[in-house]
Amino acid sequence: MEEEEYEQIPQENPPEELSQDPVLELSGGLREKEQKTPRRLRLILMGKTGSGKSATGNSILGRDVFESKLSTRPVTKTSQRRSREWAGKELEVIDTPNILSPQVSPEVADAICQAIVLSAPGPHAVLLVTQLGRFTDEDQQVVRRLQEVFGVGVLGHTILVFTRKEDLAGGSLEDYVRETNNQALAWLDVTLARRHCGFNNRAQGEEQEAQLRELMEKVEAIMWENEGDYYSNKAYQYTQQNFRLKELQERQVSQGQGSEDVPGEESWLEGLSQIQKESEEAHRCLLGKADL
Ligand SMILES: Nc1nc2c(ncn2[C@@H]2O[C@H](COP(=O)(O)OP(=O)(O)OP(=O)(O)O)[C@@H](O)[C@H]2O)c(=O)[nH]1
Repeated sequence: MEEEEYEQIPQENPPEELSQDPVLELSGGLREKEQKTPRRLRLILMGKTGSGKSATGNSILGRDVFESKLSTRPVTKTSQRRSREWAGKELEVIDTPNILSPQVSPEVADAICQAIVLSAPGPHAVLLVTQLGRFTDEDQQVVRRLQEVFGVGVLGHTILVFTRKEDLAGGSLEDYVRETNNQALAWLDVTLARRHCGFNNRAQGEEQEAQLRELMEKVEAIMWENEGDYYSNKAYQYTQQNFRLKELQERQVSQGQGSEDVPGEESWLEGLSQIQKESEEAHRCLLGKADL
């Protein structure tokens, strides 16, 4: 995996078990890594049309950048990425159209590729957006498709985000989720290790900030679980390889063929044809015809 910029997170209360675990004591590297979190965090929004993905993106960014409105038709047509500084971190937010619809078409496959390119080398967290009280069959299909397209492991980086939190009218989201009689929602919440949070996307000021803090606690929990690594799969790896090949190609053009710093033309072409072969496989993966 590509090297990322990390920062030390000061631990107010370092867990006792860590210092008493001889394996962790001996493997100082592991212990050090557990205390790190990337400075740049990529958060990708996914969910069915109209669930509130763009509105949630705007709440995270603290400004209205993604188009968000009530509509009978999909509002977001292409994925977009915007970022902000927050608590010493750079949050990169990627808004997507519903790339997880069950209708698989070349357009949807292209939209998936675009979302992958914008979130490459991989998202630290997937924000699965659903409207409070409306977890329907369509949401279940989105969850299934998320696993088919991105791989089952993506659930380890997923947070369930409920929009229209104000509909709780001051009630507890925890109680709502624990007491739901929607079996599919209950299953998903347990599968996601109860990583859920709520957004009232009409909120401003301190209420908006508090919602973001709560979300970022869940992101931190994912980083802790995954030792600071972002989620990756073959499609992301191919995308990275393609980026690198493009860089190499540009360097080759600027430095002239046969430069000592870059592989010769033969090995480059060999690499390119290999990636093209693999990309075809990745494309089949994206269309759900092969396993990632
Ligand atoms: N009251 C309230 N309305 C919300 C909330 N979140 C989203 N909405 C509204 O729900 C509608 C749809 O929100 P969008 O952000 O456009 O939804 P989306 O998932 O991005 O939709 P597509 O781009 O079409 O896929 C808009 O009218 C939003 O203002 C919320 O927390 N509270």
